[in-house]
Amino acid sequence: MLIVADENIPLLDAFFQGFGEIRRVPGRGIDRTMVEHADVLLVRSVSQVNRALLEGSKVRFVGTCTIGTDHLDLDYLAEAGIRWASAPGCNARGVVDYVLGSLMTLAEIEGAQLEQRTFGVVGAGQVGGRLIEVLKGLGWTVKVCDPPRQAAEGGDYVSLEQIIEQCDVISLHTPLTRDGEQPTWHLFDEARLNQLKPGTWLINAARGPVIDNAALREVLLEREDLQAVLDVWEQEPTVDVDLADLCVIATPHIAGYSLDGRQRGTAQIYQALCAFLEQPVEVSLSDLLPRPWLGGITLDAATDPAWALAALCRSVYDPRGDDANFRRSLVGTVSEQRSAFDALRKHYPPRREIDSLKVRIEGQSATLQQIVTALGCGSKACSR
Ligand SMILES: NC(=O)c1ccc[n+]([C@@H]2O[C@H](COP(=O)([O-])OP(=O)(O)OC[C@H]3O[C@@H](n4cnc5c(N)ncnc54)[C@H](O)[C@@H]3O)[C@@H](O)[C@H]2O)c1
Ligand SMILES: O=C(O)[C@H](O)[C@H](O)COP(=O)(O)O
Repeated sequence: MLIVADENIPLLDAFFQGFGEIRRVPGRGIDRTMVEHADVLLVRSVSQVNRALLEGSKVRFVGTCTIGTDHLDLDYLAEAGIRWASAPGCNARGVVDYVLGSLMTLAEIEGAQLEQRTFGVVGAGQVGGRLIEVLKGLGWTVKVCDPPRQAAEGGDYVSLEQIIEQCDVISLHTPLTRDGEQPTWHLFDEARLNQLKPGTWLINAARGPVIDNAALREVLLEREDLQAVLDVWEQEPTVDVDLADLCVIATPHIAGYSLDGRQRGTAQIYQALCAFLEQPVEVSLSDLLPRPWLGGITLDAATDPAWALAALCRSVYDPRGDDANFRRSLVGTVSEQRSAFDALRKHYPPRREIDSLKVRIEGQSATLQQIVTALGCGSKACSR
């Protein structure tokens, strides 16, 4: 069996060498000649998987080691009888850590009290759902907009208009969709961006085109009260440098790049391939993932809770490093900037998730305990 795989998929050998030959290719530059003899194609979000790539090939299974599936032409795959799998939720915790780290940074820059703000989460799936749990666990006010979920299950949801009217912080966690009843392409267009409350913080770690980037640039130019955090960009890996300059935090699509999340994505696709081939699952991520190395933090019960919250979130992920590296990369020609975008991602340093951080509280503090529980610190069992 020939497996053609994006060279940036971690643990390829560990999970897939038992199936046959693995041929590594650059994900963004993948073309027909690279996949025509493959039985299995393993990708990440930078490869467009469609008729143009696969027609005439031997590929029978496509696995994307990512949450997002907007780079797969699912209609074509169904028509061609090619099975596919994604990795739902694999790096959701990493994105939540990114949002929390960004909130701590914004609060410091703006001198804001987070508990006094109203949070709006748009899209309450794997990422949004976990974020909502954390924010509510901290005792903060959260409003949730998810029309597909609301239609399917009912529940306590609000409209996008209510989110825009009522929320001080809006975090986007929808898939990128162009069709259907609730398409998310340019969900935040010029009109909606102009309706944002004064002082709104807008965070996008979903997909770039969920916000009309050109419109956001113009709105940010006119409204200094707004703060934008962008991890994803409409024309990735090309970035609108003027827009990045106007963002308070700008990063190169690394919100979900926790070590755990990336390796979990590979593991989930390995399991899906085993199921497709009706083979037993023999390799386990818990045998491969390194022991959590964040260690432990001891908090005194008298520690200021706001300080403790910021310290815990930042000890796991502080976006200012990625922001600084990204801004340094936005120089030279467009082609150089595109290469730098991919290089920052390819060589991304290992980052662990907050549930591998163990926190001990010396003495009794219900507030500190609430924070530690809401963040999920220490909830991950040591693997080895
Ligand atoms: N920046 C990153 O590194 C990174 C990492 C992981 C995921 N993502 C992106 O985040 C997105 C969300 O991930 P997820 O795992 O939570 O996906 P998910 O499919 O579990 O959840 C998406 C939710 O959005 C809802 N939704 C769909 N259309 C909507 C609309 N018009 N308005 C409001 N809600 C809508 C869906 O009903 C669903 O509940 C992914 O599709 C992926 O594109 C980005
Ligand atoms: O959809 C996802 O899982 C994330 O956006 C993921 O982090 C994308 O990473 P990439 O596939 O571009 O390496």
